[in-house]
Amino acid sequence: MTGSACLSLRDLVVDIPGRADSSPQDWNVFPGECWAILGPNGTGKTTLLHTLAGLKAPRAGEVQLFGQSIGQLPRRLVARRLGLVFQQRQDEFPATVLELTLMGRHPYLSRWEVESPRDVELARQALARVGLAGMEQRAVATLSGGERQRLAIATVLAQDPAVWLLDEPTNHLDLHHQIAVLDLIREKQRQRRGIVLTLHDVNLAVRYCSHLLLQYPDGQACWGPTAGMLVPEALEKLYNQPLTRGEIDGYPVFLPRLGSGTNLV
Ligand SMILES: Nc1ncnc2c1ncn2[C@@H]1O[C@H](COP(=O)(O)OP(=O)(O)OP(=O)(O)O)[C@@H](O)[C@H]1O
Repeated sequence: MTGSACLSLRDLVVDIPGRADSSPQDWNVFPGECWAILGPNGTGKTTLLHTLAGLKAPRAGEVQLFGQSIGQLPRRLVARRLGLVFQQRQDEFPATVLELTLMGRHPYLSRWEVESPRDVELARQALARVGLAGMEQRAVATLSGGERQRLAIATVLAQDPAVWLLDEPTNHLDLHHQIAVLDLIREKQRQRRGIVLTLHDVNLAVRYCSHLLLQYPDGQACWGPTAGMLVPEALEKLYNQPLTRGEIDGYPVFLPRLGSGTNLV
């Protein structure tokens, strides 16, 4: 890989309350790459994303945004370069869909500046891109779960950062909208954005992501280009689930092996 990394982990140890230190992570996201963090519930995928965003301090090591420690960068600069789609949203305050999308433009405004017609145009374009055109004046609180998820993505589209961090971006979405959102993420890859996301669907990760990080419950992790990470035994160990491997459209496909047990522990 040539050029500079947009996001780097330098011997990063994520701080998960009550857990022993996990193994340090040291990897780079280059422009045009999409990394999927895969792992079972509770292994720390969201916590890792929050740490990458500079919202949670690591136990050790550091996160760098374009070669600079994220903790030392002004938050406004971070807000221009880093876009977040997270699960827990602070969007319960009364706002319209357009007003919330316009928040994606706020890192570019000075303290007392109001949004320009160009900002409004960008917000409207972003809403149209995720299929929310015509809903600009709706109160956010009236949206369905899937509409709210697409609104969060529209806000980052309007922001147009170099690095995107997305926690389960397909959550709440029907199959058509899952693919539409992942196609949009692929489009952003082609535009040389760097992307890190969490996904529970390994088969979608295989199709859409250039790199995979397998986060194991014991704190160990391994990572690399997707093709090299698709070792069935490694995925079975990751999910504690026997798998069957097939191939569709030239892509490997992993499905749970039937009759392999379904207890909840
Ligand atoms: N504030 C907190 N206090 C105590 N434990 C916490 C706190 N925040 C997270 N945890 C725990 O840290 C662990 C990692 O949580 P995290 O949300 O990062 O997991 P995850 O891999 O994203 O899970 P999921 O796939 O279920 O979304 C979980 O066991 C969670 O209960």
